[in-house]
Amino acid sequence: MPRFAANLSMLYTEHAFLDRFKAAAADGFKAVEFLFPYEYPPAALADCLLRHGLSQALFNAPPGDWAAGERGLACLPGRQAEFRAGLDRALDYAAALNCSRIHVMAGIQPEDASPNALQTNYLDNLAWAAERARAQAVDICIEPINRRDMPGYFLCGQAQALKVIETIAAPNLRLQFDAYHCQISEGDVTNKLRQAITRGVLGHVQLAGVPDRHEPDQGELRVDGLLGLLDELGYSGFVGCEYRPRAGTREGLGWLKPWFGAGQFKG
Ligand SMILES: O=C(O)C(=O)[C@H](O)CO
Ligand SMILES: [Mg+2]
Repeated sequence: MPRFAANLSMLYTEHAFLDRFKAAAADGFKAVEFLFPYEYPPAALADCLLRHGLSQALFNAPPGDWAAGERGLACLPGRQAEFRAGLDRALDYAAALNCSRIHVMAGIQPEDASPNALQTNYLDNLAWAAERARAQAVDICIEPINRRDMPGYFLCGQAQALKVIETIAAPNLRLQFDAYHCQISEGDVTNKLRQAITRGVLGHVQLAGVPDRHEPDQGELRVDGLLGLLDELGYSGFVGCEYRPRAGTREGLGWLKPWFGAGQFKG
């Protein structure tokens, strides 16, 4: 049975952020994930996890100036010091939250930058990050993101991500497989997911319905088939529920009922 994580950046937005932990636990979740923890002290978030019996599945390293449109620093020229300081900050939060996965976003490729220079920056930064994180038993996850949602995003394909992971060859540099992005960018989701598992590089999975990014019980993806594949191939990681509920979060959780343990589903 997959371990599901409620993405508190998209789910339970009916509540203030720090109240979302209680709401997720009340519906039966045992884990959460979110984008960025940095506006809260680590101890405050650790307290939310502890009080509600939740694990932290994953969060993101600082992405640069998100409000200004930046979506990660790893490929960007001239931002290495900021990238490294951000990763060290993320590792401090990972220690406080007992979290062993950090998503490092690649960045929006600048129009005037050479592709080779961006690739070199990306590989150098990820290799450094994986080495840094390894001492703390933390995985660095990289996620191909579709360019309809995120125009110009540097990492946009599954094969591109697998090549990066193979090139750096760090045991804790792993793939964050977001089925929503994979379906939009390239399709063939089941085979791409199977490929990631059989290559031993799958670090995290996220789900949403396609094309609307609502609950995964509608649209182009057969979520029961994907979850069944994870079980069949023995994936023991987390599955992040990273979607925008059509109506209320709890009202939309019915798709999870067959996948929660006995007595776990409260939605
Ligand atoms: O966009 C996504 O799917 C993600 O998981 C990133 O972490 C945030 O953009
Ligand atoms: Mg995602």
